[in-house]
Amino acid sequence: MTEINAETVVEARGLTKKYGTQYALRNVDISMPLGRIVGVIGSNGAGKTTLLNAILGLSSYEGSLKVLGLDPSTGRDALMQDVCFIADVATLPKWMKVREVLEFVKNVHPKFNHAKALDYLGRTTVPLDKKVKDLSKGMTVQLHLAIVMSIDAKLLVLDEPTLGLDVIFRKQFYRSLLEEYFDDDRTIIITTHQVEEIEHILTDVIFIKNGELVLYENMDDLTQKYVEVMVEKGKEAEAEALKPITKGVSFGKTTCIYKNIDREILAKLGETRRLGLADIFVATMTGEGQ
Ligand SMILES: Nc1ncnc2c1ncn2[C@@H]1O[C@H](COP(=O)(O)OP(=O)(O)OP(=O)(O)O)[C@@H](O)[C@H]1O
Repeated sequence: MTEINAETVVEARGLTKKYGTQYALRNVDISMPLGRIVGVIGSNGAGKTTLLNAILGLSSYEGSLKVLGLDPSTGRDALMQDVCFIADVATLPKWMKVREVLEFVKNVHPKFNHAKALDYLGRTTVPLDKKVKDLSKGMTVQLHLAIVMSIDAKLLVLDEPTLGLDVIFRKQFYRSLLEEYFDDDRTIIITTHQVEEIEHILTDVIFIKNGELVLYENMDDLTQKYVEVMVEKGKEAEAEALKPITKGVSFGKTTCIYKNIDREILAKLGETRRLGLADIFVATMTGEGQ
């Protein structure tokens, strides 16, 4: 078997996927190390799932791509020993009992720790003898979590993992993922439209727009770069001169978003605040001077 590269999880160069004449991914370059939690953020149809599918060897592509040192299009079987992929909780087989689901995963996944999953479920209210279809949504998430967290994977790929679940269960899912699963030897890639719920656990973020990677940054660096200012009356011209990337009006005051401008300078224009990831995403997608 090919030696797995311990440092780089995903290495993409010129990764491109076309459907007919339309680009779903265009010339994407990525170098993703171990020990990161990376959010892939983009509007509908931006190319997030296409990127994940290429990483998982589920779709063909042009360009070069290595995942844990392997080519996912030819080395998928070897790769799947170290990669865990769960699309969403709805994919659990509804007709099986919880106990049977665990047996099933044990048989198909070599890195699944059955005892660990049983231990985890023992701390929840999920009954082992109930069928998946008879579980509440919260129990379904707990079963899902028990499976995910009992697979010793180097790369965990989650595509909208909490779709359709209420806010309490979504938060519980991400908290457990961070506190009980994540460590320096794993990387987790997550796509979701509920950006504000994952931003506190992310170490890095990727923005995709029309198949192109428009941003790949460390979260701390990113959130320091963007500042919103509620411009005091009479200082609009000064604010304009500093070239905001977007402008709006809030409570009768002009609000401007800036990138890479000294916060002390901005503080002279009015009250400043750091932006959340959702706001940075919108500013990046709609503003000038990304
Ligand atoms: N099998 C396919 N055949 C043709 N076009 C496709 C196919 N799969 C995806 N596309 C197109 O590729 C582009 C990227 O789709 P993709 O599913 O990767 O987007 P996404 O960012 O995951 O979107 P969403 O947030 O809506 O799930 C879209 O324009 C989509 O219509």
